[in-house]
Amino acid sequence: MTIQPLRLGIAGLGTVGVGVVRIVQEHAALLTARTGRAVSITAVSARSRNRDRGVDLSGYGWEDDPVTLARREDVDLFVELMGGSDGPAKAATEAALAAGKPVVTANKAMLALHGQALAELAEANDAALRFEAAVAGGIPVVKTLVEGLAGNAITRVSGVMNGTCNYILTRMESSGLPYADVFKEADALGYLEADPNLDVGGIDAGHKLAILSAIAFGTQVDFDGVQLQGIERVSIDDIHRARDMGYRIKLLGEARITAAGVEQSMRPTLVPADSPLGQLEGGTNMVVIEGDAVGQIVLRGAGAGEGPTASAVMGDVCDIARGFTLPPFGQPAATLTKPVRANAATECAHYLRMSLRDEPGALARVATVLGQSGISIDRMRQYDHPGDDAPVLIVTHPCAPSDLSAALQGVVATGVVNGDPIALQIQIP
Ligand SMILES: NC(=O)C1=CN([C@@H]2O[C@H](COP(=O)(O)OP(=O)(O)OC[C@H]3O[C@@H](n4cnc5c(N)ncnc54)[C@H](OP(=O)(O)O)[C@@H]3O)[C@@H](O)[C@H]2O)C=CC1
Ligand SMILES: N[C@@H](CCO)C(=O)O
Repeated sequence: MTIQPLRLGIAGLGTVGVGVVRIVQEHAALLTARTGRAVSITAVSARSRNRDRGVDLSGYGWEDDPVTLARREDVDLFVELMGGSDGPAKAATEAALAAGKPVVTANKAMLALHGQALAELAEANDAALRFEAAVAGGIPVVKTLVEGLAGNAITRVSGVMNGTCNYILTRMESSGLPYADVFKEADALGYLEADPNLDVGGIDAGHKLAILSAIAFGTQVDFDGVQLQGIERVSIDDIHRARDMGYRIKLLGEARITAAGVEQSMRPTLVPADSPLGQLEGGTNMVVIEGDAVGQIVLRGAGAGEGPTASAVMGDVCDIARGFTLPPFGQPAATLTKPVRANAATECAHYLRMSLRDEPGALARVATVLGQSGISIDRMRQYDHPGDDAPVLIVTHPCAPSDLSAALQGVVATGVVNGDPIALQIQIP
């Protein structure tokens, strides 16, 4: 019996789409050997038909409308690489799934906001929906959770999931340049998303964390439940002071399940400088998974870029070519529970930076308010200063983030603080 080729329709011919075309063209024999059937491209779609994309597209059909591409009879698998949580990406994905066709996508925004509905649609139509490339680029973290760790109760997933922010933070440290200068550098290098707030505001990484959290804990994707804080207010002084105490600052995602429910946060966090996360440089990603049977697993690799992201897309394509079928989030969508949000529940130490009016009793008033709020000070230091603003650094003993927020309101109300204090969590071991 002749095994039919798997015929792809690819919507989106940007960084990732071109990478996928390249792999299909360059590794045809390897893909056939590994999956037992040829993988071919029937037709493609993008906004601009005539743009030279550096790959030969002449043998493929063209569709202006990705929904039409998704519905073509001669497309067996729809590959969505346009991006955007709604609009054409969602419409075309829904069209393919409704027609019973498998979909592979790298679109974390779409999955973070519509993952549950899309998983239900996929399962109702007996169609696969795969998204390895949506989280941490080339790192096979979805596969690790769904397959390799299927026998574990996962207790915690953490990590650095936005390469741009890690580049900015490590570059600030190595160059001594302030945030604004390094942000401009990252922009010039083409690292930032079209809307840079998706990166530096922690939203892109929050999308990824919400997807992993759902798989890890068997819950419906809950992006709105992720506590988000971006890196915009991290100063070069914070980076230097953290380093002096043996820490580095990372945009760290943390998802954990406790008796109270699911905690999800994405925020700048101090991590020990000598830990694997502390040593992560540049645009690299790292995901740390903890399971009851396996213990801790650390995955590290390129979180973005043409080759790494296309590699993840092709892993999914190959699974579909092999006939593997798994529910999108590792268990049937109907069994995914609504997560109980338990944010700000787990106690941790905090780094506080504030600028005080340089007058008698100012520091004492801050210490008193913290003490009255039940926040215990571990370390405290006031730095040299030329003018009337006295920079003060405080490290607290572990306390609930919600208690600290309330205490900081009291600190501001004393009137001795200039501007808003900065509060960063120190990673829970
Ligand atoms: N770049 C990366 O490193 C990573 C990207 N991703 C995700 O992969 C997806 C693709 O990203 P990336 O390749 O960087 O994006 P690009 O912006 O480089 O490419 C987007 C592509 O989609 C096409 N497109 C946009 N709107 C439409 C439309 N309405 N109809 C048809 N085609 C359309 C564009 O067409 P045209 O070229 O004509 O403008 C372009 O070819 C996104 O979901 C992104 O979040 C995930 C991990 C890493
Ligand atoms: N903007 C993202 C791209 C990959 O998802 C990053 O910097 O990690």
